[in-house]
Amino acid sequence: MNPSGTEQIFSQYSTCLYRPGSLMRSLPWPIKAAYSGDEIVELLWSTILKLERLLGKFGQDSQILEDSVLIGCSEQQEAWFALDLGLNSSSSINASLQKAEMETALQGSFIKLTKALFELNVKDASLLSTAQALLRWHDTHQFCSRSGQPTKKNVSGSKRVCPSNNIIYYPQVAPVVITLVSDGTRCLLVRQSSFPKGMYSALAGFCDIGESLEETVRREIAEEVGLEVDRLHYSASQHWPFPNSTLMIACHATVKPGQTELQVNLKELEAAAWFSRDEVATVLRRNNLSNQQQSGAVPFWLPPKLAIAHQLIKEWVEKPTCSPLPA
Ligand SMILES: NC(=O)C1=CN([C@@H]2O[C@H](COP(=O)(O)OP(=O)(O)OC[C@H]3O[C@@H](n4cnc5c(N)ncnc54)[C@H](OP(=O)(O)O)[C@@H]3O)[C@@H](O)[C@H]2O)C=CC1
Ligand SMILES: [Mg+2]
Repeated sequence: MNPSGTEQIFSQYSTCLYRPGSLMRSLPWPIKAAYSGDEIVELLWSTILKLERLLGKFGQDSQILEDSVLIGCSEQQEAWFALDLGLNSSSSINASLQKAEMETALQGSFIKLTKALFELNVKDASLLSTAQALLRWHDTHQFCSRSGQPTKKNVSGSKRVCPSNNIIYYPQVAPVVITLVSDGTRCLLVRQSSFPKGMYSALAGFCDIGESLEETVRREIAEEVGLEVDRLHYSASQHWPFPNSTLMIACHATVKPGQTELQVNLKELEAAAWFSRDEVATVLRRNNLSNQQQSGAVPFWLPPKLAIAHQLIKEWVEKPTCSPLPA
């Protein structure tokens, strides 16, 4: 704990968020965040000068600041940048930045990006999500796929250009639909083997080339649980940085009450089941309690508040009578 009684935490991906200029504060991250007693987490920003000093202390050339990407700006129009310090990559030129020593220097500790993301407020989580997706895209698009030559990042990081043929590469986003299926009184929750233990969520799937969102919803639901969609309507969307940059498009869908028998595709899902509104409402309420997983009292749990799946499920519990449009 630091003198103000606040424990500082960082994500394991060791990105720094900062903004240039005399008034800037910078944020070592994925993240340096403050974790207070009442479980509110906020990002801490420090200046680029502090960041340069820190890099110097760890034997790094401040030249790596040029790898920074623009992720947004404040209401006062101060630019915010993110930088990957390369703490996790053994092949990285920055690998000599030692995590433990960095934690000591920053008076904090690194935590997983997924954990940090769910503990931040919506605005900060969005910055973090943008930083992760953009930095990862740059890391994996270092070469031109036509000429094989190294590509060059522009100053803001909004694109990369091949100097030999001027081909421009822009960051990519894959569209994914996430759908909460209901039969009118119950909703369908599923789990993949990769989910954290005990967690159930809505059904998700990548859009195939040539498909509309409506077609993806119908195909994914048919493929994964063998149901035919009767009606669907759009709810909301969210950028999601894992495993790569995706745009999650959230929908509600209904199936006809008489056609609810599940044929679970066990290659894609570990389990799928119908749950009553009361059951889901109870789990949603307990989801917000601390240590609910350890209590053993909850049969399953739902994605955290910030996940769009959570919003979809909450919406269904709170607005049971919404009337979807024909698909
Ligand atoms: N924010 C949230 O609340 C939630 C987010 N999600 C996210 O939704 C995404 C999609 O869900 P998921 O059920 O896995 O999707 P799918 O049901 O489409 O299954 C994943 C499979 O789709 C294939 N695929 C097609 N296009 C792509 C692509 N662009 N990138 C990667 N794989 C592709 C791959 O198959 P193959 O291996 O055969 O090539 C992959 O294994 C996941 O990334 C997950 O992180 C999921 C649930 C909740
Ligand atoms: Mg899926």
